[in-house]
Amino acid sequence: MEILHVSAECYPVAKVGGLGDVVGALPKYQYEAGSIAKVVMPAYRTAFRENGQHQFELVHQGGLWVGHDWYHFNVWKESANVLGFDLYQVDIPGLLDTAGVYGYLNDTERFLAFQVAVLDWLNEWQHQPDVIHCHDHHTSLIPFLTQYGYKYKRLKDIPTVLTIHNAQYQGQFGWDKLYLIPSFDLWKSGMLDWNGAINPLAAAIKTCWHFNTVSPSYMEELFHSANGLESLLSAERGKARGILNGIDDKVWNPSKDPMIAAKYGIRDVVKGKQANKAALCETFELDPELPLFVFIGRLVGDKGADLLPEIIGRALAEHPRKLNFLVLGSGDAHTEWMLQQTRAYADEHFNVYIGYNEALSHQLYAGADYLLMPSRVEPCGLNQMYAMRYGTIPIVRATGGLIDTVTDFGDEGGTGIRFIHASAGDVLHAISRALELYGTKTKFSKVRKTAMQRDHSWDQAAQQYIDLYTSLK
Ligand SMILES: Nc1ncnc2c1ncn2[C@@H]1O[C@H](COP(=O)(O)OP(=O)(O)O[C@H]2O[C@H](CO)[C@@H](O)[C@H](O)[C@H]2O)[C@@H](O)[C@H]1O
Repeated sequence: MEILHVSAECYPVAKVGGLGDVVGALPKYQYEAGSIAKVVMPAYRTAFRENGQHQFELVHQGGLWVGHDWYHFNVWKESANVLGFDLYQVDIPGLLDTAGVYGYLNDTERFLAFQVAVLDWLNEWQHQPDVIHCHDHHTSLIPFLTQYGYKYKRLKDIPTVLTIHNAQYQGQFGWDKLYLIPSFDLWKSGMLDWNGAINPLAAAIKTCWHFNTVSPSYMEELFHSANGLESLLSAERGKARGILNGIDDKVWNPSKDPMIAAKYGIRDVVKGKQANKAALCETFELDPELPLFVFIGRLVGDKGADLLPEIIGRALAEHPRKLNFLVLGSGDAHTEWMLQQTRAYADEHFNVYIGYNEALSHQLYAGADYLLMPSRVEPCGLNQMYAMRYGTIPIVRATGGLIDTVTDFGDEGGTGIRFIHASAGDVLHAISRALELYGTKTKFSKVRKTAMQRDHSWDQAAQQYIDLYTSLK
């Protein structure tokens, strides 16, 4: 079976969040399971492309219109298969040759052009893939265009699958930009529309052959709360399912991780984590004798990051000299500023690193005792699974994929701490429970070891995707 994944991110080529992790791992496991998995993504100017360590061969050249502007494009293939699957990159000078992934004023044009280039290239393949697997709204016009685009009739019979990594982001733009989309059967314009705008995510939900979310609980949640798409999702539920993400245990493995200060496994977890905590606390001027609580992620409302300054301030007041906090993330400017202000008065017990730092995230998973996830929305969440693998106990709000992956230590076999509301009060209560647990060494050690033993590998999910593709044939 040949699968073409189309995505805006793919680790380690370009990663902003969990989408990159998934698209960097799933194809690798599909390849290992005997399928031909390919990824096509934009050729941003990230280190992977620019550091001179990878060879690329030109496989296709073309040109496309974005409105009234003509762009030349190239499709490059990474020659050595270093990622464990075939990687293709679409280079469109003037649009996709950016240092970053998102956040440009012309993101609508950039990702539209990317999708058109992918389809033009695919249109010329002599054979066809068995499935086109689109990820999130940046690639969501593909199912519509293969169905109704005049130019892409040849691709009409290829099954399209959409994975919704986060339905909060839908990529809407106004009908005044209709002229950017390649010609299609105008009777089908309604397929693009949601609430008076062109909504790529909604268009894909309507026109793809099948879609899935990244956890079963999030799928259920979306029928009631999907940033405006609830009724559409309910109407289309017949072609929906939830498939829980896995984690790439080749990248996320504390006994082999080159990015952490001391490697360890379940047998020497106490010693290993102590060494990692000591290194981290030295760098961030924290007390290594105290339990360390960390947060890693985008500093946005969906992740509950705006609650952190209050949580940290109140926890340090309620439990003086009893705990440390360390935050790694970037995002909302006000939250960044508030965290820096909090640092000013709690400098011995709290530190913050504003920015994106892949190696540091590994060091936090390895050196922390607890990981905080007060998410308002969490379609799957990978952090809690990485944390468990590294023996860090997750403290999570019971929502979306966090429900499917973390059970409370109060229940038999529990691996974490769960709370109900995304409020500072609930998190503070969870922190008090965490401190109590930390004080009972045998119980703490049991929960930690149970968490480390949880199997979150991709094998099962990779098979579920293959079953899904097969059912579409
Ligand atoms: N400042 C920083 N420095 C270094 N690393 C950082 C970082 N900020 C975040 N990361 C890393 O980015 C990833 C974030 O994963 P999440 O699952 O939280 O993803 P996100 O919400 O982006 O993705 C969406 O897609 C994923 C995948 O399907 C879903 O799990 C999730 O619920 C959904 O919202 C983790 O690998 C984390 O370590």
